[in-house]
Amino acid sequence: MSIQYDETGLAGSFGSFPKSFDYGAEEPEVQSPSSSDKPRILLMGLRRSGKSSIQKVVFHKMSPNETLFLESTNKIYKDDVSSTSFVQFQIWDFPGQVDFFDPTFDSEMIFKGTGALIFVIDAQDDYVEALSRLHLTVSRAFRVNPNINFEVFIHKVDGLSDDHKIETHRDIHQRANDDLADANLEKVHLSFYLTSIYDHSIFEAFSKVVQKLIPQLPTLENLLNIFISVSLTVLILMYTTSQTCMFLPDAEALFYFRLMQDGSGCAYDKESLATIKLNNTTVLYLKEVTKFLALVCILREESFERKGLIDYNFHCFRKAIHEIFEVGGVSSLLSEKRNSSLKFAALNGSIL
Ligand SMILES: Nc1nc2c(ncn2[C@@H]2O[C@H](COP(=O)(O)OP(=O)(O)OP(=O)(O)O)[C@@H](O)[C@H]2O)c(=O)[nH]1
Repeated sequence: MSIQYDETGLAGSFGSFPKSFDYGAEEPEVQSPSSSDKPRILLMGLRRSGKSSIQKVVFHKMSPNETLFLESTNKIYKDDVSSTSFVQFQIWDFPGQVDFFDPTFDSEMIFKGTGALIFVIDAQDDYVEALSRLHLTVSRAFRVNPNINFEVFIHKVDGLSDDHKIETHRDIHQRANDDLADANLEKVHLSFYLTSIYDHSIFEAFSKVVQKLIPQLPTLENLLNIFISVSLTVLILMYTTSQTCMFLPDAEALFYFRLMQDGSGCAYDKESLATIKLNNTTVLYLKEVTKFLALVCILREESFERKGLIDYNFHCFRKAIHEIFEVGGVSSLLSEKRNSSLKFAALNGSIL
């Protein structure tokens, strides 16, 4: 079989090509859960810490420079990201100064249905007040719902030297945990991330927050591992149209694609497929999985000579993804019963 390459380069390489295989009826679209089932992520922190900027840059493709003109948020802004993300969730952006003692602030209602609480701290500012606010917020929320994931974004680190970043991270980590220990709340776990809207760190941090809320994640990782082992791929990753979520067996290897937009909207659709020769030994292969998700593999050139098998395995993989997200996902696709319908093929021809 001859190998055909699209040599247009990585950045602008995304386009529509005819499918090389016809596997019969299309799989149905992944169904959306009702809004009450969607995990909720809260964005909290002092005024001007950068909450709205994060939400606009990550989910609405706002350029970082435009955030300079964002107005202060005065009430809770609820953003349903279902239409731009494979993973369905809501983000609630809070105004800077939430008054927990205000009778109109309904902690029960707000924290009960929350999956993750992101607390944003401006690392370029004096963060003493932010730390006491973090403590108040976390202790309140934990009392209502101990299952919330508490995520602390040490934000705007683009203005800090590398040494200063490390020292700020250490200091905030230490003080926040000391405050919890003093209040007998050692069991509360805080995760810390160094973030900035001016580089990929904010996408990476948000991606990690969202991944923790996906019950199907272990199953997805298993599927990717099977795909890697049978297709002899060097690296594999998935990305979403909103760039917010990736499933990476090899977490060291992060890189990002941005979907090309044209006048008529998004260039990405069911037919999307790209094959790019990266160097003399590796080929990048990208294919649509769902409306919001693509599979990207880096293959050794010799593996790509058996492209039919890779396409077949991709078909199995896509079918499985559709199944777990339709069924609600928590039941494992890799249980014995379901495994019988999932038959990947190894490159030596054996069926797994
Ligand atoms: N240098 C730098 N500035 C940032 C970053 N993120 C946000 N900002 C700036 O911080 C300022 C405040 O950002 P907002 O997103 O409005 O902050 P907020 O927390 O939503 O503010 P309130 O609505 O008042 O609570 C803006 O001028 C942003 O441009 C960042 O990562 N680095």
